[in-house]
Order: sequence, then structure tokens, then C-alpha cells
Amino acid sequence: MTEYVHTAAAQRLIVALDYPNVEQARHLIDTLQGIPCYIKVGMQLFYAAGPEFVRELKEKGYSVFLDLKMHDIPNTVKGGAHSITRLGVDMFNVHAAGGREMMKAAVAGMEQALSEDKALTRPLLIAVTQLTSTSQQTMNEDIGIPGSVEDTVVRYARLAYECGLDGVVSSPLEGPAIKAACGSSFVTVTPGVRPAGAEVADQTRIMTPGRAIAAGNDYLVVGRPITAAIDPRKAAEQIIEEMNQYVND
Ligand SMILES: O=c1ccn([C@@H]2O[C@H](COP(=O)(O)O)[C@@H](O)[C@H]2O)c(=O)[nH]1
Repeated sequence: MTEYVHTAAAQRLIVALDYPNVEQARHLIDTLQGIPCYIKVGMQLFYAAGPEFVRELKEKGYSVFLDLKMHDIPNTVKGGAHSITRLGVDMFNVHAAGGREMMKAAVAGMEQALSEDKALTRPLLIAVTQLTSTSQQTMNEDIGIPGSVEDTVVRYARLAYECGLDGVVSSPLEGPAIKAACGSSFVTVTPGVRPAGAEVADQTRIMTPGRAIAAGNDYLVVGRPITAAIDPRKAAEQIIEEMNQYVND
């Protein structure tokens, strides 16, 4: 089989399968066949389809980000991290707002699963900082966190780093500040990506695919600009081409 033309860029695109059922999700997967992108399964699809669909994606050879954003007491998150790691996903997440003990418990749950089953590969465990739909005003006035979004995101990133996590979810705008604070190998996974002219919808902290990669972010999460496009494959390929201009193969 010939290798996909922009493999290095495609492997840094995470396509969000935000669908209500497996039929629609499978249809998109078929449409994207041959593109070596990451696939993200979030709450909508996981609550409808469960772990079986995650296993199906793994059997098809995809790298899978299970985006369940755990945020609960440490003991519960430890158990959740254990179960998720046993599923064999490549990336999963918790909310940094759950705090130090909760994030350490997530690491412990993951490590327990890895010690029980040596066939498992260690997933990336990342922490959500401030949702990309959250504006400066919302964070200050509704949520009640003072200061700038960037400072809050970096504070959460530092805490996640101290707890042994591999990286964070943030908007692409905060990527450079996170890397400066936590080091270049601390992974940034960035939703809030919109090609020029695309509908912004509920996202508030956004960047184009090219600028997000040029800013040094590791993975770009893209949902509706692909899933809601008239031609999703073409939309994905255009995004990958734009990313590719800033990726060193
Ligand atoms: O801060 C966050 C954390 C997660 N997401 C998820 O990423 C995708 C983005 O989808 P779009 O359609 O491209 O907006 C979606 O699955 C979110 O749950 C996020 O947007 N922001």
C-alpha cells in the first residue's frame, strides 16, 4: 500500500467523531480511509456506543483519543483511568480542575493497569485546562477565576506536569506559553481549530490549522469543520495540507 502523502501532518490531526451513533461514525471513518489521522471518541458517541466501538477503531489500526474528561473524587478517577487504560486507547484525559490528588490518582490507575497487563502500551494522559469555548469574560465573571485565561491555563499545565501527566488540552493560542513553562516535550492537544472562513460556532479561543502548528502545538483536534463539511474527506485533506506547510517530515 502506498504511504499517505502527508503522513507526519495527518498523524497530528485528531478528528472528533461527535456523532449520536456508530453508523454515522463508521460512515466518516470509511470516508477518511487511508488517512493516518488520530480519531477522538467523545462523550456523545461513547455514551451511545460504549467501549465496543473503541475496540473496533483499534482493530482498524487507528490511534484513539478517548475524550471523557474525567472530573470526580480521586478514588473514582483512579478506577476510571484503570478501566480506560485496559481498553488500549492511545490518549485519554481528566480535568486539571480536579486538582493534584485527582490527577495523581489518574496516573496511579493507569500505572496499575499497565502493571497488570504487560501487553498494553502506555497511553498519553492529558489534562483539560480551560475549555476552548470559555472566553476571558466567562472565566472571570461566570466561573469566577480572576486573571488572564493564559495564566490560568499555564497554572493548570504546571500542576498537571508536576503530577506526572504527559500534556494538556488547551486552545492553540496558549501552546507557546505552556511549552515555555513545562518544556517542549510536554504535549499540547488543541481543539479550537478553524480553517479561515469556517463557522466558529461555540468555540471562542481559535486559530487556523497552519497557525496552530506554526505555534508549536503537537496535535490539532478538529470536529465540525470536517464532520459538517459537504465533502468531509476534502475538508480533512485541506486541513492536513495546511498543517503540512509547517510540519517537518
Ligand atoms: O477545551 C476543549 C476540550 C475538548 N474539545 C472537544 O474538541 C472537539 C472540537 O470540535 P469542533 O467541532 O471542531 O469544535 C469536540 O469534540 C469537543 O468536545 C473542545 O472543543 N474544547
